Amino acid sequence: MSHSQPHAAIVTVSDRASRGEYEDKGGPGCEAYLRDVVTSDLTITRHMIPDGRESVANILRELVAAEADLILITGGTGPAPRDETPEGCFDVIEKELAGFGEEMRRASLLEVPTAILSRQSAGIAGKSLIIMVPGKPSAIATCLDAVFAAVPYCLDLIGAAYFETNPARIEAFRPKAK
Ligand SMILES: Nc1ncnc2c1ncn2[C@@H]1O[C@H](COP(=O)(O)OP(=O)(O)OP(=O)(O)O)[C@@H](O)[C@H]1O
Ligand SMILES: Nc1nc2c(c(=O)[nH]1)N[C@H]1C(S)=C(S)[C@@H](COP(=O)(O)O)O[C@H]1N2
Repeated sequence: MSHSQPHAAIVTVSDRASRGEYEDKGGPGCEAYLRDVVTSDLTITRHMIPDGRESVANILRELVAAEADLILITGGTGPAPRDETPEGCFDVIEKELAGFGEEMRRASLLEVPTAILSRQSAGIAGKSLIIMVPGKPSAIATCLDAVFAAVPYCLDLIGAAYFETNPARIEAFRPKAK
């Protein structure tokens, strides 16, 4: 993927949605969020996988190799036996950005006390920024609004594509002018 063409990949992790037992609302929710907030000409690819450490690590390796700039992965962050999204992510992540998880949980705790059950975090692999969000579709905007101002500069720092945002939604903060 060329750096002139920003690429975001969205991964839904759900046993039941991947079996077609319910309609995936997480993938479309993440896509709608990015269309609303990011004003750059963004290519978005969507992916659906069952829960599991291996399934998560495998798709992330593919997306990192394809130089997806931003990877949003939704679902499987909780404490249940099949929730292994963080384990799969950390098989691929080279540098954790723990502050993302802290801020996303803090924002979610204002809505639901069970937000503390999410082990969501974020990190860098190659030239990709990976952000985990809980599977509940309503968590997407809550979590991403809490961290997105820092996303474009993070992408600058890792050599990914230049992301611009709609300042009426999220004002990207870049400490140094590019
Ligand atoms: N991708 C999704 N699309 C729509 N709703 C979802 C999605 N992921 C989760 N949910 C909703 O949030 C609830 C809690 O999510 P959770 O990840 O705990 O699901 P789960 O019980 O582990 O099952 P599964 O992994 O098969 O989706 C689900 O029961 C479902 O109502
Ligand atoms: N904003 C928000 N965060 C949330 C929730 C929610 O409904 N809204 N659900 C919580 C619950 S009940 C769980 S178990 C964890 C993990 O969800 P996941 O396994 O679907 O990722 O996210 C938590 N974070």
